[in-house]
Amino acid sequence: MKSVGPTIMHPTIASLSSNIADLLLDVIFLINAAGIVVDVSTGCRQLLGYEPEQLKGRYLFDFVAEEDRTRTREEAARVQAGIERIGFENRYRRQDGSLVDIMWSARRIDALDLRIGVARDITTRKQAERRQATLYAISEAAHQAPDLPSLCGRIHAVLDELVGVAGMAVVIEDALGGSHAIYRSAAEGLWPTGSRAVRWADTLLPDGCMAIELRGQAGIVGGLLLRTRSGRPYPTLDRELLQFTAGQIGMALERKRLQDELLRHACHDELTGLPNRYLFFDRINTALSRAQRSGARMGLLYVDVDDFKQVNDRHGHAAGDLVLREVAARLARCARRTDTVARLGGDEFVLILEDLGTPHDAERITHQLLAEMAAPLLLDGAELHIRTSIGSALFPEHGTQIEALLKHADMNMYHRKRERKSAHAEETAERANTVAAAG
Ligand SMILES: Nc1nc2c(ncn2[C@@H]2O[C@H](COP(=O)(O)OP(=O)(O)OP(=O)(O)O)[C@@H](O)[C@H]2O)c(=O)[nH]1
Repeated sequence: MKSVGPTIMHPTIASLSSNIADLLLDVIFLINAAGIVVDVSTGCRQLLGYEPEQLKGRYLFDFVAEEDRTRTREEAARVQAGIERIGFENRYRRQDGSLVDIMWSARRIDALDLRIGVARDITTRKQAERRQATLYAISEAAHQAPDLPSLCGRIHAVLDELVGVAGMAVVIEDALGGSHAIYRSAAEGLWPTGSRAVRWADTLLPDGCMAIELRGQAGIVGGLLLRTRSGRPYPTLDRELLQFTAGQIGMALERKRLQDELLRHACHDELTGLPNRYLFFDRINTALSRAQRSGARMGLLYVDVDDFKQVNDRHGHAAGDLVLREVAARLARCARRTDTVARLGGDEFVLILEDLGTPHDAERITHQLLAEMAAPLLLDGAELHIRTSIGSALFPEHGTQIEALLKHADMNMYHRKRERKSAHAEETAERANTVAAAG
């Protein structure tokens, strides 16, 4: 057979491999058994920000993100042992300090005792996945956190996982234009105690810190102040990610703040700020269960202002309110941090005293309270003397259930009040007799 024309020599892919390697969006690495880069295609400029010459002769592990190093070493050992792998994902630190997400296909070339790895930049996809996961984690946290500070703690953990947050402060603005930190963790230099300056600008912060304004539906909620783990500023992608999540954080904080306020109103007495009847029963339930479990002694004091009606009648309701607030403050001052002081209603207060050492402790505290109450109160420049009657009950001596303890303390208070009043009446009558006799 005759030939139709000159024979054309088609190139093979192998013969063009160096051209192809440099055109690929993926980057090809040749790594020896010790983990040193033997060669790399020019796409490494785009991927890691380094020239091939800067990478050759270096340990590739040195560029792996700290948190991913252990599993990357394990993966490399598997490939070195001859197990081919497609789809291993890890992160590398670029020359500018930012992180790049990479997906690898890798195998060992036995004849050369080298590993060949093809690296694909999957940062965009991973970033979208992270956004999604972060939004989910924040909404989970908002759902589960019992109050505002614990929500902030959970948000700190989520952001730390996302971009590395060593220190964090959350500052909330109030209606009067002031602001205060509701959360601070390793936050030295981020937010000075008592600061009122509300300017969410990085320029006010030390190096390697970031300020983000938090917005809710009603406008600015406050600010988030972060300190990086690396000590360097956050790279652009991380800053974008944080700005993106700030919207959801602002909304979550706004909602939780509202919930906290509603709960506080529902559980506290508006006049004195003390726990109300509802919260008192909740607390005594818990305290009683604790005492039953541990066998500790618990005391209950029932406090009632004597002739309080007369204060209202003689000095007006506002003066009566002032007296109730003062009684509440004095009771709270005498109580330990672990005790509960509550207002049951009107001029009736109760104290739950946990972990009493001896049965006499309740009486000792009663005398302290009576002494505190005996100090005159200034009302429109004049001294007003208020008297209180206090009854007590002990767990387990006077009852093991709430109703029995309350009843005992109430009866005890009532007897003491009656005794005091009749002693006072006798005293007054005696004085009147003495005056009459002298006349
Ligand atoms: N100012 C003020 N008065 C209140 C408040 N709640 C209840 N009171 C009044 O508190 C008074 C309670 O009086 P009582 O406890 O019945 O009687 P008392 O005068 O203290 O007499 P004794 O308890 O027997 O010593 C009533 O006059 C109520 O109207 C309040 O929030 N503010």
